[in-house]
Amino acid sequence: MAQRRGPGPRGLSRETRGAAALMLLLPATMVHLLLVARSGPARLLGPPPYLPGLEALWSPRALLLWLTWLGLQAALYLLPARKVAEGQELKDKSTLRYPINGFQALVLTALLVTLGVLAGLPLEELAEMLLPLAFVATLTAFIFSLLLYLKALLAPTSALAPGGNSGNPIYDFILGRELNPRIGSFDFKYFCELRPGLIGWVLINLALLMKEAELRGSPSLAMWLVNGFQLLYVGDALWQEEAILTTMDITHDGFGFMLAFGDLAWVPFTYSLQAQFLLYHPQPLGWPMASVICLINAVGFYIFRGANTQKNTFRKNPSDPRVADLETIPTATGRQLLVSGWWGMVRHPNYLGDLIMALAWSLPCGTSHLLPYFYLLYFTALLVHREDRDERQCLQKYGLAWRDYCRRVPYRIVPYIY
Ligand SMILES: NC(=O)C1=CN([C@@H]2O[C@H](COP(=O)(O)OP(=O)(O)OC[C@H]3O[C@@H](n4cnc5c(N)ncnc54)[C@H](OP(=O)(O)O)[C@@H]3O)[C@@H](O)[C@H]2O)C=CC1
Ligand SMILES: CC(C)CCC[C@@H](C)[C@H]1CC=C2C3=C(CC[C@@]21C)[C@@]1(C)CC[C@H](O)C[C@@H]1CC3
Repeated sequence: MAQRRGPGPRGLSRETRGAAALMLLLPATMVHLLLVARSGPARLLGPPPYLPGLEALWSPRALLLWLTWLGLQAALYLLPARKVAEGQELKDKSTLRYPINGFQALVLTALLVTLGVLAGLPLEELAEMLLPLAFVATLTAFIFSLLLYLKALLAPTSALAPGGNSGNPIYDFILGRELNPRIGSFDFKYFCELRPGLIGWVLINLALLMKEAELRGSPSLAMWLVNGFQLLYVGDALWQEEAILTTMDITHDGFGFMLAFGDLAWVPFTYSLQAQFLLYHPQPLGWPMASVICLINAVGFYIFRGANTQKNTFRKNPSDPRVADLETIPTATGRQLLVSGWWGMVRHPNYLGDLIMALAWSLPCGTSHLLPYFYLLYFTALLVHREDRDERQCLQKYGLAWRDYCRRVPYRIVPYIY
């Protein structure tokens, strides 16, 4: 996500123009991907097969379905939680409380969907409704961010995010002004980051798998792999829900159009691209190759989970026996930096694991098309940018200790390469 650098009016207008262009470019890219995935040539870089008119984008049924989905996820969010976690300390020294019931929401959604399908709910029809659904999700994200922008006008200064308060309305609308917009205990950013989009992504995958079974008698091995890998990723994110409370998105970024669109539209409709591609372009995949791909995903997941768990355990309790033996660097803030274990290999081992998994999600789609590799390309760019942003924040936070860490662990994401 873009971040304002330098206060000069010329710089601001250039960045504002860039941010505004992104606001148009991202939804256009999403629509392009949805159209291309179902077209014969499936060319990522070519023109879209046709330009959809309003009749292809707008559907009251899709709107109703989408609002029902948001309502269901909001209701599940409000159910009693197994735990209530405290977030990081805020500027005014207070902390917010968050329900830890995301995994419960996933299980209950799965139960409801299973009951619905057994009762005759045609889930596979979702496969034909992706375009209008993506359109209403984008519209919702737009209206929602507008309301959030207006709500932030009434918020106290201590509730504002560091990034989205330049005074330029377009820029602030996109980055988001308020850090943790809430009504009562309902936290909009936390809700959107993990629930409707992430659970919606695996539901769309499932609908595409069922559609494939309807068209071809049974789902292909490639479709099973993509569904299985991505379900593991989403299930893991929800199981480890508390870990999200220390991410930049929650602790640093405002909740504006970029994140609302990312959470509600971009994740479910572009992260399901491999399954969309496979529905219209079946790929032969034998067990030997499938086993290699499973191994790649397992390696990626092992690194991703190992690194994230190591850091989270260490941040919660540095004397925990699982991390107590790791080498650390003290910092002036009183916090320490891990310099052995996963975090001694590269400075972002969790990104490395995530990227290896992204590769494993594309490989079942074969190598005849670039389109299913879009996620890997986009994700590499996102993580390189995110890593750069995190490094700048860590340098500011930890100063010399961070420089020492960079000297001792010179590679950022990929050992000996980057
Ligand atoms: N699928 C997707 O679209 C996306 C997935 N992700 C994934 O989400 C997860 C969270 O990512 P993200 O929030 O970006 O970043 P990280 O979980 O990597 O968190 C970065 C923070 O970790 C702490 N840290 C850094 N180095 C060390 C160290 N050596 N020892 C101890 N603490 C350290 C610092 O915070 P502090 O010191 O304050 O604790 C730093 O700001 C990742 O696994 C990522 O792959 C992220 C973005 C998008
Ligand atoms: C629309 C833009 C180009 C980019 C939007 C970015 C968002 C889609 C991502 C920003 C950080 C994210 C995280 C996750 C999903 C994607 C977004 C919302 C996870 C929830 C994915 C699962 C991981 O286990 C945790 C991630 C945290 C960050």
